[in-house]
Amino acid sequence: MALPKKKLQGLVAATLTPMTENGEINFSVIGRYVDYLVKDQGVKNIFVNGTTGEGLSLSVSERRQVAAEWVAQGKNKLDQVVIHVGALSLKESQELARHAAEIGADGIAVIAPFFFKSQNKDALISFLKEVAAAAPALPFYYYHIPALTGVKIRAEELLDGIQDKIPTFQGLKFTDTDLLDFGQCVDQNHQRQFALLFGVDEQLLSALIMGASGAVGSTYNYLGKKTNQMLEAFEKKDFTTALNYQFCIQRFINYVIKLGFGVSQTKAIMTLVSGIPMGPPRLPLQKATQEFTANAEAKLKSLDFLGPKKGT
Ligand SMILES: CC(=O)N[C@H](C=O)[C@@H](O)[C@H](O)[C@H](O)CO
Ligand SMILES: CC(=O)C(=O)O
Repeated sequence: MALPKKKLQGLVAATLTPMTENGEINFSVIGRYVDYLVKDQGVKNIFVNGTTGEGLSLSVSERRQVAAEWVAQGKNKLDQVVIHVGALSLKESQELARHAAEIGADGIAVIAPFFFKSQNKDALISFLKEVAAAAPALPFYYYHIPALTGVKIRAEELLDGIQDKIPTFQGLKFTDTDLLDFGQCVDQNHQRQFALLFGVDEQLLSALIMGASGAVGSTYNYLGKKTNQMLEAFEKKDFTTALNYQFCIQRFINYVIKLGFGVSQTKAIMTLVSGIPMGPPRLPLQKATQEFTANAEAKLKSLDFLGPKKGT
């Protein structure tokens, strides 16, 4: 059985994987990155090797090294480090799950395999169960991201009875705009035993109203502080203030989405805001253009999102 660790809640930053200009992983800045998240953004949980971390573009050996470095650097600083261990190969996914347990991670998450796709809930659960079983002491999260995996099995359907099959199941990371599906996950979770983490940053307030227990996202790397202010206003039931924060965050995200927004652009923005070099993404992604970065910077300034810059 998974240890009944403190439930994962609040903001979880989906970390970027810093790279050097020639495409190798830049382990040397991860310590600084941890400090930046904790001190400048007030974010104490991370989700490593997911979409934002280009986990599926890294080799298994790189994924192990990246995970180990985040756990080591986050020791006594971060609350929880969740490692995404999803892969197309069950064997690789199990190897990564075992490794996450060995290094002392706080949880593992898995996406649905997206080349050969599970045709129904039972098939998908069979796969997830085998991965979870490789790390029987670690909380297990299902990472629902249908737009990228193409696996459209509804989360509320998957959740129904899942703990009978996967005893370590602890929750979901829900990256979809279907608030009916998300709401029905919350509705099923009466005893609040699962962490239901929302993954569409620009719509987080709506998910909080529905009962989200926290959020995992790429923008919490650099908008963590702003988003935490929204969470505080929500906690105090000051919905007008919370909505103002959400609109402000939306203005930025809406602007960059129109320019073309993804992991490459997130790397450029994070480099700009934190002063920590994130480097280029790995192919097939391509580096953000200078024009994008200049426009994003102007927008951040006009929204007053650029705090005092750290020395590089
Ligand atoms: C598809 C994707 O990467 N989604 C991220 C997390 O799941 C989000 O954090 C988005 O990057 C964010 O909501 C901006 O659209
Ligand atoms: C956003 C997110 O959770 C991920 O990068 O996987």
